[in-house]
Amino acid sequence: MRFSKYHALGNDYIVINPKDLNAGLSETEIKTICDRHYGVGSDGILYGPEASDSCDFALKIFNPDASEAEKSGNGLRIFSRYLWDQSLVLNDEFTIETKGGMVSSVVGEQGKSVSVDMGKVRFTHELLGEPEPTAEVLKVSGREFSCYLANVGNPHCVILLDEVDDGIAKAFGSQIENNPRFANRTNVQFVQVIDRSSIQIEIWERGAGYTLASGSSSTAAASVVYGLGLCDANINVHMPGGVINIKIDEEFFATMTGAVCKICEGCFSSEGLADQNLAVEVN
Ligand SMILES: N[C@@H](CCC[C@H](N)C(=O)O)C(=O)O
Repeated sequence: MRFSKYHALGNDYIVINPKDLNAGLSETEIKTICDRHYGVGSDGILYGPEASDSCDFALKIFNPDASEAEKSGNGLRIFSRYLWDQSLVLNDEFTIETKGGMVSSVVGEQGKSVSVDMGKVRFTHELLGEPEPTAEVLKVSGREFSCYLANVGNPHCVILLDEVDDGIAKAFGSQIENNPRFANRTNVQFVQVIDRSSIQIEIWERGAGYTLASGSSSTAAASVVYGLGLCDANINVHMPGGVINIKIDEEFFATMTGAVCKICEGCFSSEGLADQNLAVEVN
């Protein structure tokens, strides 16, 4: 089975084209491929292109725990670059159907930069309601966080703090992701406002854990600080892996632009794709 690996600011994805497979990917295969010791290692799998009735292409997005994500900003930018590398698109705008809605995408700078119109950001986890960010309190391990929910197609919990670092995301990310408040779990962002056009974020991704960057997280965090009047409509989101630019209009439609890099192409062996979780019996 062939694969291509890319990263977008250190958020790495493996692209698998359904035409290179006889059947879909099993849960075990997804977990093994994404595992950094037993597989190639990645923050997720982009399974496409598939046919779409409404868009030019359709894409499925899998997290390393084999759950399916509705949307991924960096995943969509990487998939767009893959389509461009395969000469399936040129430099004009094209559309991609995801479980979390349709996006449109443009590849620029000889593939090195990709912009995606992420659609409308809503300020709940459901797709209806809340025209602006609304604070709610979340209690986790004796600590109270004031958080803002956002939906970019996938769910986000945005927490504003005076300072952020990887420690806070690693300490509280998993507990917030799995908090019973969130029926479908959540992605989590810890956000520090730097000035009116820049924020710093640390990310804990649903189904993936701590990541160096995330496009939908950048979109959610930027939309919340814009909605609260803390930043203007053009925001550079700084993450440990690099910077993504988010532009937001008055109705909270967001456009994301940033770098994409191809790492390698390869072929999985059937031995490597088999269940690696072997129980060894010692008598
Ligand atoms: N890395 C992504 C987000 C991937 C999906 C996420 N883990 C989820 O389950 O919603 C991005 O760049 O947006």
